[in-house]
Amino acid sequence: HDDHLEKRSQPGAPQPNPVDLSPLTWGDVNIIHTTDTHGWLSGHTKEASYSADFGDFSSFLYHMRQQANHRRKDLLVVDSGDLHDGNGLGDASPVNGQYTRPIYQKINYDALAIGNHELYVNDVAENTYRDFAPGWGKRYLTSNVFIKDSHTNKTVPIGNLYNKFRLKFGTRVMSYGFLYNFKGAANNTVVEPSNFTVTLPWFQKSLKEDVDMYLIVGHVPIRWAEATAVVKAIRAAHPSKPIVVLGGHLHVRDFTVYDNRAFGLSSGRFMETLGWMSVDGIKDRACRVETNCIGKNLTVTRRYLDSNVYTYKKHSLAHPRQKFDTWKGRSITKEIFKVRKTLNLSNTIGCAPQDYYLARYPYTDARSLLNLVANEVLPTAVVNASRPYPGVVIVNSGSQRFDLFKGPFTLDDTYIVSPFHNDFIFATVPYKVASKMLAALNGAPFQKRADEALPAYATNATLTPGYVTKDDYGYGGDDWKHSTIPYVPSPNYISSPLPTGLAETDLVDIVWLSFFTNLVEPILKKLDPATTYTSGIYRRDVDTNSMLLNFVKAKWSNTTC
Ligand SMILES: O=c1ccn([C@@H]2O[C@H](COP(=O)(O)O)[C@@H](O)[C@H]2O)c(=O)[nH]1
Ligand SMILES: [Zn+2]
Ligand SMILES: [Zn+2]
Repeated sequence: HDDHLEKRSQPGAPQPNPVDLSPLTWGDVNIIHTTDTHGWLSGHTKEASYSADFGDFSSFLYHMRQQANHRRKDLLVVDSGDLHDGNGLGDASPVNGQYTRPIYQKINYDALAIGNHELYVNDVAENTYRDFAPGWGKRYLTSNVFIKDSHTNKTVPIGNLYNKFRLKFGTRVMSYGFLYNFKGAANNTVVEPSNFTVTLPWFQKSLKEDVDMYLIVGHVPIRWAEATAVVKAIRAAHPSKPIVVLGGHLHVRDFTVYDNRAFGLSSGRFMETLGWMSVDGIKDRACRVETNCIGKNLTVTRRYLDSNVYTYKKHSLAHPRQKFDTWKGRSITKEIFKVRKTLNLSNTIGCAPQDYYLARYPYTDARSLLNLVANEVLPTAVVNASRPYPGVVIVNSGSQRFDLFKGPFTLDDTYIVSPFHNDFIFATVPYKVASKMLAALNGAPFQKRADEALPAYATNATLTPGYVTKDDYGYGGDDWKHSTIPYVPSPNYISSPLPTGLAETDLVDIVWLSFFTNLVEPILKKLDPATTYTSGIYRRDVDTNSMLLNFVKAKWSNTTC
């Protein structure tokens, strides 16, 4: 399944009736949006609906730009960040992102924002600053994200604070790039709250430029205060200027209407979705006097495209027999294929006996990935049987990122399911303390906020499962009509089973991930104020990513698929 040039003709590849996809609506300005791609440049090798790779995406953009020229309409291509952590292509290399960064660079994005996954690790932040941002010139936008330059010791924006530019058919755009109020950034970086940034002289000065629209590229959920703060600041100065927010981070399809001339779009995750937005009315000459257009509607459409070659061809080609692959697109596909080979990403380590889903079933269900992790992976691959005490291992459920499908389990899958290299930390505590830790953690503030609920879903049993999105325009934004996939929330932390038959004072190793040590330490103090526990690394040979690899080697390697 690794031959990307052939995969489009695979059995099971999407073959809808052509009338199923209605043509896109074009406006004065049109936007193609990606977000939270997390290195999935190969596309989904196990899911035909999302099987387009970045070479295909490049070819698609070529044809869309041709179409825009033909229609004499402006087209913007935008990315909202989170390029790292999530796929072997970016994460299995000696330096994280060393092969994916140059491939991203081949896509002619007009504007990009930085994501939190560019900022967890000092080296990734430094490489983003040195090796990635410069290649984009003013298009890499970090209005509120800074780095301490290791050569000069000065704290500087990682990219550009803002960028004013003119599109081919005349639209003048003022663009910014905002990150949500991320608290876990590496210590060589600084994230400024957006409601403070918008008060700064440079931002206020930028609002005095004469432009036709504002583009906020954000690694920010479009409904969060960090996004609305920027919309409000622009609106305070410009009562009717069109504002578009292109957000991300929550990995959802969503669209919101801030007012009748300000809109936000969020385009999913993992190269499953290309967001499309058309905005008509921007060129209205009467609106050059802003007070003329207060309350006047812009005509805006949104569409969430499933990222496969069928979709790409259907929307971008002038006629169905036109050649789709461009020379550049094919060469990107070949490069991806080559990197996958170099990194042995398709090497099969074992055979998964069934599908395990991240969020389709309750975590107590045998089809749940979190159930597999809690009851099989942690006891097998993390608990250290040579320790004098039994171990109880707790992980954050957010450390598990994607479904695990029945059949060949590859090296790539270890990164797809959990790309992180968080260490396991432990303290030896009485059973009565260990037994209360999971509940205490699940009562602690969530790492993401409560308002991140997925949009509501509709049901339809006759269609193939996929996205069914409800947003501020209602249903109808999904390009492909799907039946809903159930979504069941799970606890924020899950644990291997507690040992049985112990007295309250018997000692136990309580084990957790370095990612949330800051939460565990105060809980230990609260549960047992009299004792100060020392913590250390539980095992040096296993982390979040390698635990699944070790489990598969131990339990699934002798089975054939
Ligand atoms: O080292 C890490 C870093 C992150 N996580 C998990 O990822 C999410 C954030 O991912 P987004 O793609 O930005 O939504 C974070 O909340 C953690 O759940 C991790 O487990 N370990
Ligand atoms: Zn993300
Ligand atoms: Zn994110």
